[in-house]
Amino acid sequence: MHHQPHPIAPDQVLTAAQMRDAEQRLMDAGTDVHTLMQRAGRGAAEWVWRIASGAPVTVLCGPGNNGGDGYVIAETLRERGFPVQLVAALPPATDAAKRAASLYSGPVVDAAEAKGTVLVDCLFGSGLNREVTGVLRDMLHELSARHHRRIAIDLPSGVATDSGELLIDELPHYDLCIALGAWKPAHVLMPAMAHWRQARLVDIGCDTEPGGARLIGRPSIAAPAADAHKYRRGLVAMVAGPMAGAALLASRSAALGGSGYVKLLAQEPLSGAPADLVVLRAPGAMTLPQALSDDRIAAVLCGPGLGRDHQARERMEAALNCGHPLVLDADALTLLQLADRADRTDRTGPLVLTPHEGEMAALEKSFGLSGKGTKPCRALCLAQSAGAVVIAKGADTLVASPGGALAYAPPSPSWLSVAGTGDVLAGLTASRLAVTGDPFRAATEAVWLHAEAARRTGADFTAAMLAESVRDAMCAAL
Ligand SMILES: NC(=O)C1=CN([C@@H]2O[C@H](COP(=O)(O)OP(=O)(O)OC[C@H]3O[C@@H](n4cnc5c(N)ncnc54)[C@H](OP(=O)(O)O)[C@@H]3O)[C@@H](O)[C@H]2O)[C@H](O)CC1
Ligand SMILES: [K+]
Repeated sequence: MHHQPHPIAPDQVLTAAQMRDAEQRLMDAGTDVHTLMQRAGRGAAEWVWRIASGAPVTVLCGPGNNGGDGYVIAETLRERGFPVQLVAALPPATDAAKRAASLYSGPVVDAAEAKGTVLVDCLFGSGLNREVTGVLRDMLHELSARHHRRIAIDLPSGVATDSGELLIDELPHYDLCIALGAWKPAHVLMPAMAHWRQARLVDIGCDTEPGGARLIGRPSIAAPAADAHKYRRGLVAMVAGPMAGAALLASRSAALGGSGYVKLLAQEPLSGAPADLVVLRAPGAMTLPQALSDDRIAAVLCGPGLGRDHQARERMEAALNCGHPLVLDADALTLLQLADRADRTDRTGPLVLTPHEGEMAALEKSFGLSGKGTKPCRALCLAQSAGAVVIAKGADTLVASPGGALAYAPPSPSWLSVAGTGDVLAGLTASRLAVTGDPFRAATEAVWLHAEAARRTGADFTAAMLAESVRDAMCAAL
């Protein structure tokens, strides 16, 4: 199907190749690289101007178009009367960079002499294709150390655009990273994204195809319909194992995440369940498969507190075979690797998997995948093989669908790195799945609500406190 190109949206994430395509489109339509470089450089200079507020600026330029942007930034600041000097690590090598260099009329100094308050790093951008070593690496380190503040243009020089991997020893830390034209995967992937405090996007007027990878934004959650009742709002069945705490946490966030009814299917007698949670022993009066055959169930969650013994495996298989939309988390992901291939692939209903890095690697192995490539590519691959939406968790959580949709979580509070927060995310995912019936939408909504709940809980917290904040996060999305 042929799509009309459209302007790159502020929540789109483009790979280096997609960005080159976008530039090429503009050039085919008659805009030259010089014009694009002027837009990029002048846009970035606005931010540098604000940060430096009159203090001396050093611009470090490499040989490519990232360096070219640097000449434009330096000239823009010079025209405004800013004290600026430029270090040419290598001479400009592209036509656009040569032209930008010829238009710069300020001082060019040796790296050894350069000192100032703000360093603007234009050594390499999306064209970095190997490790930064030797003189260039030393130059970046020394100049970084000699300036109080550092600004990276497009990306810090030493970051691989599509993977977020570091291609330099000891990449400096930056105050600001200014993305040009579009966000790239490295802007939302670790370890790169731990290397700046803030990131900003400068539009340079490129078009791209609609669709493609996105940042996860605030969802728009509708209030229940006027004629809603508890079943119509979504019944979540939580298949619990011997560790009740995790199941209770997940149930609590499922209850606060918009579903109308959460039923905890307990394996063992449960003490300390809150009064507003329905607990059913299964097996008890009913076996677990019988309890799961209730066709009012809108989503099943299995994994938090499940354990990994033979009973856990039977419970996971009951969940896998019940046919309802399903979220598998934690221990259930480990058990999924052992499940019969037929059990795993016979499912037709929506399935969401929530692996962290270790679980992801193990799942890849059991699905016969290489585990090589960038995190987004690996998640897409696993999603396709498993026929599941994958929430690839971490400090750089992303969501991939079997059909190729990809959504990145914007940076979330590092306070989330505490035990039990995964159970809260799993509960939220099941809740949104019960309400929406759409696994990709449910996963992205849950990821956003989870991070928002963390922001609203403030600094150091426990998972139980996070679960309570799901209520505030829901209010923020109504
Ligand atoms: N996004 C846009 O639409 C625009 C972006 N612009 C800016 O352009 C850069 C990308 O520019 P590009 O010229 O493709 O690449 P770089 O400037 O990042 O660097 C390429 C040159 O660097 C050499 N290289 C690469 N890695 C190393 C290394 N580790 N050590 C030494 N040299 C390296 C490479 O040389 P080769 O030997 O591989 O040929 C290139 O010479 C983008 O990031 C934006 O900042 C434009 O302003 C236009 C609009
Ligand atoms: K750079």
